[in-house]
Amino acid sequence: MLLAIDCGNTNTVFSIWDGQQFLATWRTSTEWQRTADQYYVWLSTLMRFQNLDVHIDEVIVSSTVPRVVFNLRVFADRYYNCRPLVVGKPDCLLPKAPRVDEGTQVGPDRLVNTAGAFDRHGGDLIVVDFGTATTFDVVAHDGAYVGGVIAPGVNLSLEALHNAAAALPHVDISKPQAVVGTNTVACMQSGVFWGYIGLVREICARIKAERGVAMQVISTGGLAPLFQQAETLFDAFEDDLTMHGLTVIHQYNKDNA
Ligand SMILES: Nc1ncnc2c1ncn2[C@@H]1O[C@H](COP(=O)(O)OP(=O)(O)O)[C@@H](O)[C@H]1O
Ligand SMILES: CC(C)(COP(=O)(O)O)[C@@H](O)C(=O)NCCC(=O)O
Ligand SMILES: [K+]
Repeated sequence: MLLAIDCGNTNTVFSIWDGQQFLATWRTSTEWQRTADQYYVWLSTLMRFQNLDVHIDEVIVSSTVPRVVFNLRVFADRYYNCRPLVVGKPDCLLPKAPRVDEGTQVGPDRLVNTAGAFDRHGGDLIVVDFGTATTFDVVAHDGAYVGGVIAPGVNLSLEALHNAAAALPHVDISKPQAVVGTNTVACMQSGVFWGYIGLVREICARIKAERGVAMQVISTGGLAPLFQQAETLFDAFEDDLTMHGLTVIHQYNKDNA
């Protein structure tokens, strides 16, 4: 059975894939200091709690934080007796090579989103991922990642306001009742929420104009539904897009080994 690990700058998600479906998904915060043994204690406890008695013999990892990969390799080797496939490393094949400037290290999460979204929808696509950063991944007709856009994440923007201005509190994002806020929190939420609606709409429109083709826009990441409910920005929202992409890349490597 396959253990798929998607490590972002904020959270790391573990999913178990039986070849047909995900049996379970768990999330933990990303900490590069966490050791192989700590991962195992955490994961095996959760598996036992869910009465999941499965034999993991394959591991695939996508990590936007290079430092965590070492301990995840040790984790896979020590507890599942396997060498993990690490997206972005030379021995991990991609269904389609990215077409970007030479020497560019595309974020593995973006390569994985590209593979997952193309498998489900075909091209051309824009994948919007609301993570620590908000990324726009442009997927061409043939499934290649051909570039994109990186914008500050929603929570990062709110944190930046709080960190830089003495009178601005820590605020969680939500859809404000009105655009004109009548208190500090409402003003901040409005700036980030409506600012983001504008950012997403403008960037998608400009990408479509620049590419000159019809494109579907797919969103993923925890905060995507919040934006989906306000305005029609996306053709689809897919919670499990990155995990799906990991299973696609894993299968591709098996088929082409
Ligand atoms: N359902 C949610 N509701 C509110 N905030 C969320 C939700 N899911 C994630 N977040 C927040 O969104 C930000 C990005 O999270 P995540 O998508 O896990 O990022 P990454 O993949 O970069 O680690 C974090 O600040 C996280 O706390
Ligand atoms: C842009 C990112 C920081 C997004 O990471 P995330 O929000 O998922 O943690 C990550 O994809 C990354 O480190 N990219 C490298 C540069 C690039 O993709 O061009
Ligand atoms: K992202």
